[in-house]
Amino acid sequence: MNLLAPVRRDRVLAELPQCLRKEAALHVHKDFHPRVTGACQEHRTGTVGFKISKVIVVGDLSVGKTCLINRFCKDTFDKNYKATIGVDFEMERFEVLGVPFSLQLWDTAGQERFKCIASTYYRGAQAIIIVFNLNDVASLEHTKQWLADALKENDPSSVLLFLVGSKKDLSTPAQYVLMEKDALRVAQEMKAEYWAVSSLTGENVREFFFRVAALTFEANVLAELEKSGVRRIGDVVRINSDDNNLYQTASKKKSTCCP
Ligand SMILES: Nc1nc2c(ncn2[C@@H]2O[C@H](COP(=O)(O)OP(=O)(O)OP(=O)(O)O)[C@@H](O)[C@H]2O)c(=O)[nH]1
Ligand SMILES: [Mg+2]
Repeated sequence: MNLLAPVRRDRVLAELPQCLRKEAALHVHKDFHPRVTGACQEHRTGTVGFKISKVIVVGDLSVGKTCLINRFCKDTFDKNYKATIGVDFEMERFEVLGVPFSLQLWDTAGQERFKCIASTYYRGAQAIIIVFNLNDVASLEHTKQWLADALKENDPSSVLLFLVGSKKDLSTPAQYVLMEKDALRVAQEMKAEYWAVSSLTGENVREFFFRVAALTFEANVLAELEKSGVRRIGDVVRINSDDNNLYQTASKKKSTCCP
């Protein structure tokens, strides 16, 4: 029995949302992992439908973390800066391949004086979203430190990483191209999936969070199948040397079959 509110119609995912840039994607498969699709069709997703996955959002002060979450969860945008004090969180309910799936989005403070409080909430994240301002190269440089701090509290081998450039509306196309080059390099180094968004216009915001939900869901179902040791006759096991998984998380590495 699920005691939470019903899933909104615009939070239903029937297909795998695609990455923004193939050069820096967690994987570039067109569809969900076949084992995940199969498990969903046959209602073999175990406890995934009842779980709440924790996602933390970190990055320098004023890069737009709160605005990003508010654009997605409330479809609002506030042009006035109000620093987050400590942490805040929003719940988002999805339905992925017919299975209910919840994300708890933790919005943390970027200001140094609140960092200590915020970091106590890092533990147990399944995905880490590191935000930088596309118009401020220093905020991109600082993402590595934000990631290092967040990883101290989490299992680096299983957590999914996203590097998100914010305030895209403020860049000219030429400025954006330059910044994107650096951002793609950083994303590749940290094995994160790269996104560029604008919370003011809403560009890519929904696409981004749908991708986070889908990949987190996929990882959860694969982990669940792994845990329950479900091996079924007819499951396709294929080791493909051309597999274009750019970044394999350990949960995927542990898996005995790759799409
Ligand atoms: N033009 C533009 N401004 C933005 C965008 N996103 C955020 N801002 C502005 O940037 C400022 C900071 O945004 P916040 O979302 O509060 O930043 P934050 O990262 O949560 O900051 P802390 O809570 O201090 O860590 C605000 O004045 C926002 O209006 C965007 O996509 N475009
Ligand atoms: Mg904030």
